[in-house]
Amino acid sequence: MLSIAGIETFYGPSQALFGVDLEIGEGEMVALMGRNGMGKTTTIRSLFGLTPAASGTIEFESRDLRKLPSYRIARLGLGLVPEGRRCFPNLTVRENLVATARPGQWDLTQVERLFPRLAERAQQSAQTLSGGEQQMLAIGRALMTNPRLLVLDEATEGLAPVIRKEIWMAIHTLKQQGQSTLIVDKSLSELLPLVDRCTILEKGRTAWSGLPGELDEGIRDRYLGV
Ligand SMILES: Nc1ncnc2c1ncn2[C@@H]1O[C@H](COP(=O)(O)OP(=O)(O)OP(=O)(O)O)[C@@H](O)[C@H]1O
Repeated sequence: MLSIAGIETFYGPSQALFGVDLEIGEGEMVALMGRNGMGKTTTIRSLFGLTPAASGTIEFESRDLRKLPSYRIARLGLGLVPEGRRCFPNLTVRENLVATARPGQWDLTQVERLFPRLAERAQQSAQTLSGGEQQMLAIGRALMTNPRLLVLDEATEGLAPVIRKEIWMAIHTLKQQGQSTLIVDKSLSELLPLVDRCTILEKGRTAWSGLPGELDEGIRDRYLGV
């Protein structure tokens, strides 16, 4: 479904990616891992054309994404839940959900079933939600676009344990439904049982790719520092 090969990306004169490779098959959940600053968010920004890659290839369902503007990439069916969970603060929860909706399997009923808190708070403005609820709203909004590929960047970072649990349960549901997903998250104990494959970045390069069961202590020590 998605094939990223050898991308190099710069912020002005400063090079952040030096050759990232990443593959996601239809219906797969793939983890993108690595310590802080290794290039996970930059890889996602390049995928979405937010910080375009200077070289390499990004193919999504046999289309070359590299030269496309972000809105075209989103229209091809990529849904992003960025770090920092941006919602429209002055719109209600329900208005946020329908603002970017596109027809498909995910509609208000399905999203509110996945996150019952969003149904309970449907008429509240988004800025009155807790951080965790805003994260649920950000995921719900991305699902409402009915993405072929969903990308979650640190969706559980900095949240209370009970909220994290709810979000991981929702991600389990997505997995069961065959939603193709790329996940960046630091919580290995939650992530590894869920994902089909892992790719680890080190200093802007793909350092290792494999099955979660192959991620032994040596690899963890070397690349993840845990
Ligand atoms: N806007 C920017 N301008 C310049 N350099 C940047 C910018 N954003 C990130 N970088 C640099 O690019 C490299 C990769 O950062 P990136 O945010 O992609 O890492 P990450 O793996 O997502 O880390 P984290 O887990 O901390 O979010 C780092 O060296 C970082 O300092």
